[in-house]
Amino acid sequence: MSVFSVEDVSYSYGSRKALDHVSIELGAGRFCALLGPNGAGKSTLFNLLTRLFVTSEGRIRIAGHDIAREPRQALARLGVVFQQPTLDLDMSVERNLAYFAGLQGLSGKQARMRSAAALERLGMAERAREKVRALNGGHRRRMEIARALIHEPAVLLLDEPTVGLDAPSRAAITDHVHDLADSGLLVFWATHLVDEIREEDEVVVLNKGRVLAQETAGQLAGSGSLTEAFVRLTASGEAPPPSVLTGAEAGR
Ligand SMILES: Nc1ncnc2c1ncn2[C@@H]1O[C@H](COP(=O)(O)OP(=O)(O)OP(=O)(O)O)[C@@H](O)[C@H]1O
Repeated sequence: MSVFSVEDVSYSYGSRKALDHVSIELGAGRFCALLGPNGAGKSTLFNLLTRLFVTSEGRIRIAGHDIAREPRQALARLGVVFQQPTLDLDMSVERNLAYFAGLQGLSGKQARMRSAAALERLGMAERAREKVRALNGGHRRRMEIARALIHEPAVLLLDEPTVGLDAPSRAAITDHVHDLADSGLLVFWATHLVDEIREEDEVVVLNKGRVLAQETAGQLAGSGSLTEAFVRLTASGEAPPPSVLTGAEAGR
């Protein structure tokens, strides 16, 4: 059963079409990478999924709730990690999480239990009392993912969550998030780094506002590599997009 569906969604900035009849359907317990070069429309799609933007063209459903008709119910099933960190650096990890839990309407006891469970899932339990300022970039990111799980969403959206992190931190985060998908969550992960994607992961390739493919990474790669398949799909007679790199190639 689909927990996430985008049906025939379009969005324009004035005369510039950023999304053009986009349709994506995903079920629970999957890790799906939204793969696209710069300017593909990934952030625009995320802004529509989180209702920062609205469109009258097409329909978005989260856990069966239409985001235009039942926004509160739809957003209640969504956990989001934005590209820009939004943590209070001078509060402890647990106080940051408790604050967010309060915003979600959870009682103190519930908030403590959920925070502890979420930090445990991200391997961050022993850092609960540390100030965020003292954490490295990878741990801060893991904490933001823990925070996004507190209200027990069905869908976790992450917008290029490993940008700027070193290789071990990126690997730890991608491992943790794959574990979350294995435990039943639908993970929708925007990236332009193909080495974050595993063979069995679902991949949606977005380019110039259009979905070019939705299949597993293994199917997409065929007998070659995922990078080659991605470049072939998105190049369409132009130079390969410069942003299609693995983390190593990107110097991370
Ligand atoms: N506020 C805006 N006004 C006009 N055009 C915009 C605006 N924001 C984005 N665009 C255009 O819409 C298209 C999609 O942009 P978007 O930021 O969604 O892509 P993206 O895949 O997230 O790119 P990146 O990986 O660089 O963040 C691009 O052509 C971009 O130039």
